[in-house]
Amino acid sequence: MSLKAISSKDAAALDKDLMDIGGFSLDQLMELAGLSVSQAVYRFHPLTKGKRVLVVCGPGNNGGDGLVAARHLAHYGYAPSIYYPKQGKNELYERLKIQLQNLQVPFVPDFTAALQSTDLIVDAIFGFSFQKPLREPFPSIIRQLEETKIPVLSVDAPSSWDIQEGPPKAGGEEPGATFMPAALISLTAPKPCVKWYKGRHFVGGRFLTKEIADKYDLDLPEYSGIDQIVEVGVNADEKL
Ligand SMILES: NC(=O)C1=CN([C@@H]2O[C@H](COP(=O)(O)OP(=O)(O)OC[C@H]3O[C@@H](n4cnc5c(N)ncnc54)[C@H](OP(=O)(O)O)[C@@H]3O)[C@@H](O)[C@H]2O)[C@H](O)CC1
Ligand SMILES: [K+]
Repeated sequence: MSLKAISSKDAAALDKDLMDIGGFSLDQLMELAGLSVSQAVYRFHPLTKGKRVLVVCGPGNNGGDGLVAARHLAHYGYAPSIYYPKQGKNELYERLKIQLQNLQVPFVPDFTAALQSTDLIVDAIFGFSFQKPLREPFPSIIRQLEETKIPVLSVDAPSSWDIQEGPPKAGGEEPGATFMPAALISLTAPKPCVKWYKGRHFVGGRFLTKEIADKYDLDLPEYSGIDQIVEVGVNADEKL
């Protein structure tokens, strides 16, 4: 299945539409996005493959999706831990942190050490608002994600990839040129950088109406039953 991609500019406008005219709050959208992420983890990495999931969260809403996903994963029986080196200021993130602390989900201080004791990594560092170049403290984190043999599932986009133009150029100074997560979940619709992506690809964010999908010329994925995710092919249309 090949779905049309949405540019970073349109993805931000669509989110605004969902809140301004669609009647959604950010909490709701993030909850549904994070729920989709947790289902993609369950599909890609069932509990039998190992319970330990290190969720790496960035300072924006991509990181918020990771915090929500970690809560659902804890309820499913996984053992999530969170690495959150630059924490978002919004009170929404504070509430998500309290929810995780109440479930005894640990916030770990050392990324390199945490990589030694996990079965899966969720990359919830940056989504559609990422703007290169990478700033501290993220370059070393991205280098370690590039080098690790542990499977990575990226949320909305592989962090460090330009949303429109894909991975940084090989041989350049920017880390991330060889970062290729084993799985990707695109939220609402694939972003243009999916063109460079090779791996298992899921789409989630089951809240789009036909009206909004038409406005942004998007395909509505065919979700089955109560699923919040659909597994799709690896490439989006190259119309952008
Ligand atoms: N409709 C949906 O599907 C929904 C998707 N959601 C998720 O939200 C993200 C987009 O979230 P947003 O908060 O707009 O932005 P990001 O999380 O992508 O990133 C912003 C933060 O990252 C920092 N940043 C950006 N570039 C860099 C860089 N080069 N180096 C270091 N840090 C960077 C940025 O920092 P500033 O200092 O620039 O402010 C921000 O802190 C989307 O992708 C989905 O995952 C929502 O959950 C709602 C529904
Ligand atoms: K990401």
